Amino acid sequence: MATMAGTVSKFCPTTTFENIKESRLKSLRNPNMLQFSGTSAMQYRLLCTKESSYQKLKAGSTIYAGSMDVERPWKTSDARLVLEDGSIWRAKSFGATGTQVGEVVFNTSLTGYQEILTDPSYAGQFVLMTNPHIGNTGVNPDDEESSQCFLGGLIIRSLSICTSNWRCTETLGDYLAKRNIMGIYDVDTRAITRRLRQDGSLIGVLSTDDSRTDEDLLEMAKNWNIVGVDLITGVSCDAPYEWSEKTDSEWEFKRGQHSTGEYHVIAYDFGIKHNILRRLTSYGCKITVVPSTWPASETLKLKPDGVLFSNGPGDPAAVPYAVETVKDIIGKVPVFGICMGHQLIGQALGGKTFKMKFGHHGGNHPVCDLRNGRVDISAQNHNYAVDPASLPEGAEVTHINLNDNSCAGLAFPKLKLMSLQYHPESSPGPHDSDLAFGEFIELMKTNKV
Ligand SMILES: NC(=O)CC[C@H](N)C(=O)O
Repeated sequence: MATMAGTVSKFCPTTTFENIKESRLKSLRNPNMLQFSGTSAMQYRLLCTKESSYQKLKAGSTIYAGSMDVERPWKTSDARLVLEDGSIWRAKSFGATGTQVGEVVFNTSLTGYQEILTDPSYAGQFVLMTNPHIGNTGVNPDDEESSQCFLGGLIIRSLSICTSNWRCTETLGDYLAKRNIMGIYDVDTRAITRRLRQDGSLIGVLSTDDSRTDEDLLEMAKNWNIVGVDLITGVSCDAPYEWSEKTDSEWEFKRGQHSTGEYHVIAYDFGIKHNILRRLTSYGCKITVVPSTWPASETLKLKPDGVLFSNGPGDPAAVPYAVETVKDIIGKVPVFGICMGHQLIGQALGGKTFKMKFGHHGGNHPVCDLRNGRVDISAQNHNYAVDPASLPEGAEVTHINLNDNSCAGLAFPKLKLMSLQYHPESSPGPHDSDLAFGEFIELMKTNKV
């Protein structure tokens, strides 16, 4: 057996129901060979067990069919990850092919790989998922955190050979291939993670190109650097735009609490995640998103109620122009910084940022609010941190990461400023810290009266 309608050369070809000939369908009635996306499990069972019941499938449903010569999971290694420490990891490729360099970081989230893939803060990095089984829910159009995948590549232990989720519209492999993002699987992610924890983040090269020697790839890894590079310009928007989408009512967990358009917030896009915008809108903000290079004077001219400095990729010390913008705005209007925004605020106050050993990436980081002792489990994604000892008088460390006591939040009440090193918008991750958006609203409210 090789195909259902059309020419199919690889595992998981897609076709649509209308294209499938009845005779073909009967001959393919084998649960191991068929899998449906956009249809329910019940429909799947009906199709597999009852004559003609495939007619109950909605026209246009996508059907994936496997050929007998499936590539996975018996495919042999066709990719290498070469780390700058000289170690070589053989793996199987999925998604795009080619050669790509980046910094390897590990993420401990159990769910939410699509949100992670579309978080622009991962530009220049390979994300290694410590959760071993990835791809089982496929991807869908609603879980995108930005318009693109900016990360360098994805490293996983086991790639699910099927998808099972009512929202799934595409397999992870097809999605990554379309976006030209490389992925590897069947690699010892535990061993790589332990190495990163021991030795710190490492630069690596992913390659499916047999013509390149291990030495070539090692040289490439050694000659590449992510420190001191401005990665924000590559991910920020080109021109200002308005944002008005709230958290979808199906997913809203704080129903009926918020009003609309009460506060005008200018959000600096250093690589902003959509859920920051959705949460602020749900909390009653009208948002204008502006590019990273948008002048502070233009922002102040608009007389916003508050300014948000977003998350973003790379080294905060490599973007002095953004620090200057933050400097020109703080003290004049209430501000909220998230992740990169927090680090830029730290620098704008005269403090220093430093690169951590392997950073924090995942949805299970405990942070303590030192003002009241409350502990949140938070979503995090950063490699740099603010050195609290370098901050001027008046700046308070409001939150610490309980894993290593690093600075996780700042406030400067006189300047109406608050910032968090982690992600109160989560997506993916727990919602504990959503309260921070409410705090920002309070900051704007007290400034208004
Ligand atoms: N999520 C972010 O904003 C990341 C911040 C910064 N680029 C870091 O890696 O520390």
